[in-house]
Amino acid sequence: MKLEVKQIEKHFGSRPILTNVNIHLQTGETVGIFGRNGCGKSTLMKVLFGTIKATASSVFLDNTQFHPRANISRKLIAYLPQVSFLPLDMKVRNLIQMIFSDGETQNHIFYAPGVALFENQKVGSLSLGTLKYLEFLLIANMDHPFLMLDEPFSMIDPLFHEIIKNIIVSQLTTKAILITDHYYTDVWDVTQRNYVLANGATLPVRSQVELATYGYLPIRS
Ligand SMILES: Nc1ncnc2c1ncn2[C@@H]1O[C@H](COP(=O)(O)OP(=O)(O)OP(=O)(O)O)[C@@H](O)[C@H]1O
Repeated sequence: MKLEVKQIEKHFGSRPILTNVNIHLQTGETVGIFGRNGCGKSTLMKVLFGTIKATASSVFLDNTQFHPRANISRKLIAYLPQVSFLPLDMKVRNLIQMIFSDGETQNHIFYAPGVALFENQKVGSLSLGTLKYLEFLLIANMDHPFLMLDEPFSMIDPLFHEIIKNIIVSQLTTKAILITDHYYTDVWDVTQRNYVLANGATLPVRSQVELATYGYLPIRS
């Protein structure tokens, strides 16, 4: 499957955030988006997920125009947002069983590294990093064909970055993944193509040197 954004514009009031966003991704690839704080990466994901209405948008799914407001009901894009979204007073074990009815997917999560250590805790008692890891596992195991990951590495210890990267790579036979995180080397490790978002527009980036050229990384002499 192929998702193409030919144009997204988003203004908050009179303030333009996204003005010329053009990206595409298809099953089997992970695409990275880099950009400085406040440049609009999360806004772009929320527009594609359908929870923020774009000022103007032109999105295509397999060459047919697609309205992001239909995304949630069509279960096309699963989205890991920056902010936590889980009910705090449920036990992790019960939550996993509630979200996933089939035993195979439940087992993918129960047997993922580290989960046995916290499956009997309540969600609200998890550390921030553990909570983020749990949220990543839940979203990554959904059977939606597209995944959007907004900062999946943030707050998570380095050993688990490797686990997350392995899970991302293992999903690629069936999914297309859009990912952003300021742990840019981890993102770079799992992506096949990348964009930088700057001044409201996306530009393809082919090397980490270009990330500096476009003002995301410091220029090293
Ligand atoms: N609901 C809103 N109303 C008004 N302005 C908003 C709203 N949501 C986001 N913004 C503004 O839009 C800009 C882009 O925010 P966004 O969260 O998309 O940035 P980001 O690239 O994801 O940043 P970061 O790397 O810090 O997560 C910011 O200046 C933010 O303050």
